[in-house]
Amino acid sequence: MSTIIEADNLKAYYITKAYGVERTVKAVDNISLKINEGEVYGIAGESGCGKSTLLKVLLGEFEPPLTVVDGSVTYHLDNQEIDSASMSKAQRRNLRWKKISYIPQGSMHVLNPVRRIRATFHDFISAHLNVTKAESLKMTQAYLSELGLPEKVLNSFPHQLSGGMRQRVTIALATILWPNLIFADEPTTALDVVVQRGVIQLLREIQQKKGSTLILITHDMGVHANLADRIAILYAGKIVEEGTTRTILKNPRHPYTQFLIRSLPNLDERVERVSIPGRPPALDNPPSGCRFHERCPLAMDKCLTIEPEMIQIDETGHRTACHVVTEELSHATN
Ligand SMILES: Nc1ncnc2c1ncn2[C@@H]1O[C@H](COP(=O)(O)OP(=O)(O)OP(=O)(O)O)[C@@H](O)[C@H]1O
Repeated sequence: MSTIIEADNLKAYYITKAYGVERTVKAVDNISLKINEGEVYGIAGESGCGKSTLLKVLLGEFEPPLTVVDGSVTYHLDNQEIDSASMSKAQRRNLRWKKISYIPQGSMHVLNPVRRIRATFHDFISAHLNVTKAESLKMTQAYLSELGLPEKVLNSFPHQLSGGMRQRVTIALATILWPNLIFADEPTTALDVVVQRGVIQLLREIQQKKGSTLILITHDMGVHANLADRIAILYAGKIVEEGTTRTILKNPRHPYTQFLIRSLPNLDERVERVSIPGRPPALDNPPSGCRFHERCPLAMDKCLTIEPEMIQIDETGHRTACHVVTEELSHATN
């Protein structure tokens, strides 16, 4: 398995100054991860945990007040190792959409409201490839048909399409150049359940056809369960647990992950749905020790003062940062 993107001790903070007072929001705070070529890697966690910030930094699309204060992001593309921080604007432009693509939260960000879909596709393709209008149209028609999307959408304006179709067209546009690495930020949020299923199916199809790597960001554990190969659970700017989707769903070890899983709707009605008590902390003054301790039913004294280290649980790569799990494991081996 080869790595396509990795983050090493990444810290990205929003640093603002108002009326002479500096405020630092530690939205990504010492995150290390490695994502394999061809996998669907899910990033989960409640609102405000830093998911979108992590995505921006991995994608290399951010501006002040967001600042990378430490650590690195490295891409492994075309047998080259590229340090994201040292890339020039031109280099980044060359990679964008052709190698690294992005499906934003709202489709209206990419679909021009006053142009027909066919014109948007032409503008997009011709910005990256040297093609005529007829060639780009042919390419678009072939791609839509490959994805099972109706050709007639090309004559529509974005507002004439349903929300679900608009999202599918956005996904088609973002992936028509067959990128190796695709970031998707809440791709199914705001869609109803039936439409969500279609969007998930489409993402899976695209990912499998080209063997692309998909980095999927959503708070919706149901979507992760359906799509992701591995999941990272983010809490208050840190990864608290990471593992294969099966492990995370069947054998979550961190109390926060256990809450997230138990808050999922379950077909088995005997299992009660539990919501997580309290809310995520403000990240300009995060709690000491384990950032989850204020909400954790298992918190011990040391959780209040000592930050837990990430430990590897098994050979499948399951890892978590929790004092309770560390103690349990050390008792088991003693
Ligand atoms: N421009 C900004 N300036 C200061 N703080 C910010 C800014 N943008 C986001 N934040 C803060 O950074 C933290 C992480 O936000 P982020 O949007 O990354 O979380 P998220 O998990 O993606 O949440 P959501 O699902 O609501 O988008 C939050 O505390 C948020 O208030």
